[in-house]
Amino acid sequence: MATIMDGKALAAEIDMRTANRIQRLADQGITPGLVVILVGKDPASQIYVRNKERRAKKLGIHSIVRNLPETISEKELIKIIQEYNEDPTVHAILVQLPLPEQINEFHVTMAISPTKDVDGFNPFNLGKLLINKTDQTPIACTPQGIMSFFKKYQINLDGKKAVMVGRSTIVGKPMAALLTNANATVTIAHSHTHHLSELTREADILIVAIGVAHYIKAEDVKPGAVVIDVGMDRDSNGKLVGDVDFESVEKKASYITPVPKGVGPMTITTLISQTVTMAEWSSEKNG
Ligand SMILES: Nc1nc2c(c(=O)[nH]1)N[C@@H](CN(C=O)c1ccc(C(=O)N[C@@H](CCC(=O)O)C(=O)O)cc1)CN2
Ligand SMILES: [Mg+2]
Repeated sequence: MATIMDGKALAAEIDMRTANRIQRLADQGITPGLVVILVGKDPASQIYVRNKERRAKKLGIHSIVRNLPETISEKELIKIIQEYNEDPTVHAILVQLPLPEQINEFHVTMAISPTKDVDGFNPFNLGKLLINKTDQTPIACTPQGIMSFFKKYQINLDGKKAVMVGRSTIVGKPMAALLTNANATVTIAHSHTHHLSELTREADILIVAIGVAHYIKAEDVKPGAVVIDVGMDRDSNGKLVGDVDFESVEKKASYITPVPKGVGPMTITTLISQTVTMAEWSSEKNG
């Protein structure tokens, strides 16, 4: 049976360290500031944003949630982002995804100042990650949270075969870059990949973010593999499940993340800790 990598417990551990760092900043008169912008009323996004706000406030971060109407134009949204870019009390800006159709996600990520881009989705920060120049570079929170699992459970990536199923900007692409920078041999697979299970069966490290409930079964997994499930799907009973068939894969893998309480809580913890890191960078620059 695999060791279950407990995202809730690891998140709590990291939050404690983050609280100490916030205290140290408070001693210098600095409060980290985070703005989360939510456009529209997508129910799942509302829950994630509420959870981010709750965790940020609990730890003593100055947290602003900006709720904007579904019908807002791209131009208006970008103007609001630019105001926060100029606001010295704000260290981190996040625009919750997905966005309504009239708004181009690329234009929005370009509008966030790279120094305040806590999601790491701005092409400047993504580019730095790609060339492994990550000094003072915010990195996408879900992939970075996954790297924290590898560190906590002492999973060595050097020379390992890693397969990333999914090529999104939020998860797949930055995750592949992080794995490459850690000297893993990385394959990115996606919806056009032929014979996917031939690839996944070779993987020492298998990360799955395709958004199909229970897509990866035991027969798709190498014995002893480390399996990370980024999926957040609903099964036929409406229950939250992952992209991995946990029950069967747990018997074959060496490590596995559950859904819920796996990758999800780590995304928010990483967001909070990266907000604090960005406030630290800003204080180094100004002091
Ligand atoms: N701007 C961004 N938008 C989105 C991101 C992101 O990183 N930046 N990621 C996802 C959503 N997301 C954070 O925004 C997120 C999703 C899920 C969780 C989480 O804790 N999930 C829980 C289960 C929650 C439930 O019951 O529904 C878990 O896995 O235990 C946190 C963050 C898309 N948008
Ligand atoms: Mg999870």
